[in-house]
Amino acid sequence: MSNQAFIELENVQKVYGQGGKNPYMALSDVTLSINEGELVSIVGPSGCGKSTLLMILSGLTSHEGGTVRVGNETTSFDATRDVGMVFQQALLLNWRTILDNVLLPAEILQMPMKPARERARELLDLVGLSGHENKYPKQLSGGQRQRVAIARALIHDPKLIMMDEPFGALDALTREKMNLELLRIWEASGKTILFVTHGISEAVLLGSRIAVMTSGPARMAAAIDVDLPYPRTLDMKTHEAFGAYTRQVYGLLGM
Ligand SMILES: Nc1ncnc2c1ncn2[C@@H]1O[C@H](COP(=O)(O)OP(=O)(O)OP(=O)(O)O)[C@@H](O)[C@H]1O
Repeated sequence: MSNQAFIELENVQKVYGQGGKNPYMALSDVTLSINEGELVSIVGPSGCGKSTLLMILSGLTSHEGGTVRVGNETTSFDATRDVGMVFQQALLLNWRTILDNVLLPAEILQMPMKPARERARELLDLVGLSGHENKYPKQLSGGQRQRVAIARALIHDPKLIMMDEPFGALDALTREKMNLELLRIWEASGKTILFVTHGISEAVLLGSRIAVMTSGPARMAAAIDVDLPYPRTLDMKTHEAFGAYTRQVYGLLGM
């Protein structure tokens, strides 16, 4: 593995509608570096540019100022193949089975289907859904559908997984269970994960680091190292150190 960070953002700026009547500065100054295999939580108020940042990294939108580098001297990065995304809604195709939903990116990227099918079964096992391969999305709970979305994000073995409020639509208990599942999947897969959330305790529970963004104008306020041991457990939320991290984040957000 390279000593060079996997993602390097320096003074990144994003202006929507540049050159038009109403340009809007969605990001004014974002500087952050992320190593391979890190799970970084990104927290910040609504509208502070979290999704914009993910879109820049996935090559879906441009940036106007600063520099963005993804990949390093030992690990190349091609945004069209090396990104897996998970959104707040699972966005499954109702007419396709669970297995065929997981296979969708493999089809789009024209991967050889026989090994992809095998890999899809392994991933469904990894996310705790073996035995559900031939069901349809409507037969699954919200939490199960998000597990399918995670398996789908992993099928093409991307180097970077970006998750945008993936558990925001789940009830509190399912969300906590999914947090633990995600930690297990992260440790098993070794992937670099960026995890956007509004939940401060979720950010602390998951992240090896927390990038705190503030708005007006949107910028990166701080990146906090979270020195809590892995595997993380829910009872850590009652520990003094956990409380200290959440207080620090609330403080940075001015709350
Ligand atoms: N295509 C666009 N054109 C103009 N403005 C946009 C566009 N997309 C986003 N914005 C604006 O940029 C700002 C940042 O949006 P973004 O979706 O990145 O924020 P966010 O932090 O992800 O918000 P939330 O937490 O509510 O999802 C918002 O004020 C939004 O209105």
